[in-house]
Amino acid sequence: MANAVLHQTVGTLQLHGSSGIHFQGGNNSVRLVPKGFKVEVGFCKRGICSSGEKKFSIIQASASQTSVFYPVLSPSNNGTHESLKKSNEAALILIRHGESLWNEKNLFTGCVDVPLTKKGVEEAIEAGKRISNIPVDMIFTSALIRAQMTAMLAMTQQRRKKVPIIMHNENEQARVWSQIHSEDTIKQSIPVIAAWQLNERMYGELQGLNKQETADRFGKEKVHEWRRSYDIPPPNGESLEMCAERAVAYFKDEIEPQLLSGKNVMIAAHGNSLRSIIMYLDKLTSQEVISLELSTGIPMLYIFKEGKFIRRGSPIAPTEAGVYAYTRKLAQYRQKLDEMLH
Ligand SMILES: O=C(O)[C@@H](CO)OP(=O)(O)O
Repeated sequence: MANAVLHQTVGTLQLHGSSGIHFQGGNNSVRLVPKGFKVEVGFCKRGICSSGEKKFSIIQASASQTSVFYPVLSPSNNGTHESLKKSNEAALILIRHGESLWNEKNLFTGCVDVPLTKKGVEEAIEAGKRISNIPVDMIFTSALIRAQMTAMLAMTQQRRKKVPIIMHNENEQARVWSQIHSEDTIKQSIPVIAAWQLNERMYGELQGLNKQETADRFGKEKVHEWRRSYDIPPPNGESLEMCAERAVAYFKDEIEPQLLSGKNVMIAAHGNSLRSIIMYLDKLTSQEVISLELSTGIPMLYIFKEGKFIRRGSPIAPTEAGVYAYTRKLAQYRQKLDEMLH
């Protein structure tokens, strides 16, 4: 039986034994941690840790030991990449999915799970080309296929030929059945986490309705209010504020810790879930966010450095020269990659 030891109420948890442990964080996510890894229990305000029959309460944690949240996240041994990590900065790429079949038909989509059009597929591949030199370590997508297709298609263009792999942590069987049994293969993988919290804002009774016909019926102003106001929800749907509550909480709990540990992260999500995350990153007011519009399939780059997000690409218009505005470290990485490949 596994034997987990919690050092005081704040600290690291180290596993000795033959099986993994489960760590349950403040947002109820459960992760399997393999034997032999120390677990940093930072970023969890409150949680339960269990190993066999033992259970531990974690009150507050911010230990500084080796952090291995997911085994497949181990950084590559590529020296260039390592130096990027040591610089204590990380890249964050946000991509709104490419055009979907309902974007094309001008229908309110929300949480309806609609795939990309051919144009959307092309947009995703184009987006992938623009970020092909940024070594993505980890991908978060919504639970919806249009975001997942976008992420996967974009990754076909990465110069570093790692394979994006969707993590299946929904239950123990899914976890065990999708396990990878080669350390080398794990190193050549990019974990992809699909989270409903990043889904598009739930559009309630507007889902499936034509946007133009709805404006004709209820008036342009009313429909604009439903679509772009901060705190007025569409009938039985989510306001941007409600969408932000879950999307930003997920970003803070699950994504920021990965950036803090130096991982380059890509998020493929939706117009409104990304608007709410950008509102948080850029400290926009509820008035400012009203005029924030995101194009489909345009990657936006942020650099996370010393706890701050520095925007490098424009979220407003498709003039994102900024996506190529590498920091010095990213530029060095790109140069070394060029030297290695030519
Ligand atoms: O229909 C939707 O789900 C969204 C995004 O396409 O529309 P809107 O532009 O109104 O936020």
